[in-house]
Amino acid sequence: MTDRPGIVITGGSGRMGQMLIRTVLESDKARLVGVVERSGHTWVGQDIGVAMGGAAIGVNVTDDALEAFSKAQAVIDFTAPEATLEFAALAAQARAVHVIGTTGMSEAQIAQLEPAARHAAIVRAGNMSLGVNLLVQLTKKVAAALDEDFDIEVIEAHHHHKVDAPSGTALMLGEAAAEGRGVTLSDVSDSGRDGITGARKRGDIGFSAIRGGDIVGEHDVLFAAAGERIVLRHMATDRAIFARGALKAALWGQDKAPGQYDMVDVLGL
Ligand SMILES: NC(=O)C1=CN([C@@H]2O[C@H](COP(=O)(O)OP(=O)(O)OC[C@H]3O[C@@H](n4cnc5c(N)ncnc54)[C@H](O)[C@@H]3O)[C@@H](O)[C@H]2O)C=CC1
Ligand SMILES: O=C(O)C1=N[C@H](C(=O)O)C[C@H](O)C1
Repeated sequence: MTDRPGIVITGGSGRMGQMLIRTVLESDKARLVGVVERSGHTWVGQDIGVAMGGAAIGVNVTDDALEAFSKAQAVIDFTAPEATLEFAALAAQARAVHVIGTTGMSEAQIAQLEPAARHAAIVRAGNMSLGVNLLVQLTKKVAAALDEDFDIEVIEAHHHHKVDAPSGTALMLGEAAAEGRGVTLSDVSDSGRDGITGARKRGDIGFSAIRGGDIVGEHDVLFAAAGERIVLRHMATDRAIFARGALKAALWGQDKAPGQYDMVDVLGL
């Protein structure tokens, strides 16, 4: 029993937070030892089982992240960029593996994770599902095989609550396409087209975002040339795929040296 790693979930009331809590509670490989929410949230102080509409399970939601992390071997964090930076420092202090699913982090914010990664393992990915991480590998291969006669477009669709665009997954796919082509994404990225944009520039990698209803997450990588098109597609219909990947990352990270890792490392792709 006690050799199962203890896991803390941050953002416990969120869409992913609740899915992660269920996933850890159902697992025979990990124990839920804490749930963190932001100060002032109505769930703070409540038993997480009760807050989620069920029976008490003996874990109270707290806003004291360091106290919660000090009892854990891993922290699974799907919250918001500023919160994730704070949690990275605290997880490092507690020497707990920090699994980061949070998207929308700027390059500067990502760079700020480095000091924490000197003290503990960080696994970060814009998408923790097996399917998307396979799609990333396929995108890299297809982009490497085709020349710039094929225009590359990444099209993503998500629920109407999502606050960042392009999605973290779209950026992973764009990076993979750029790597396959041997270019730097920031040099060729074209997102947020509106108005008289001019004709598409050869070699650009375009991004389009759709937001609506309860779409969990859909991603197409389109390779469009004269007379033919290739579309690589992933459709998520259940957030459990992200939670399962995150728990796998937390367990995988237990014997890893401090440093930054991603799901390609975890899944061995
Ligand atoms: N990498 C992946 O596989 C996936 C990543 N995501 C990302 O995860 C993040 C969360 O997504 P959702 O669950 O849909 O959002 P959400 O808005 O439902 O949940 C976010 C939660 O974080 C909490 N939070 C914010 N600041 C906090 C703080 N300082 N301390 C403690 N809790 C705090 C909020 O109160 C909320 O409960 C987003 O960045 C999203 O893009 C979502 C799904 C999959
Ligand atoms: O916010 C979401 O919901 C999702 N976010 C991730 C992203 O930004 O790609 C992963 C998934 O698509 C769901």
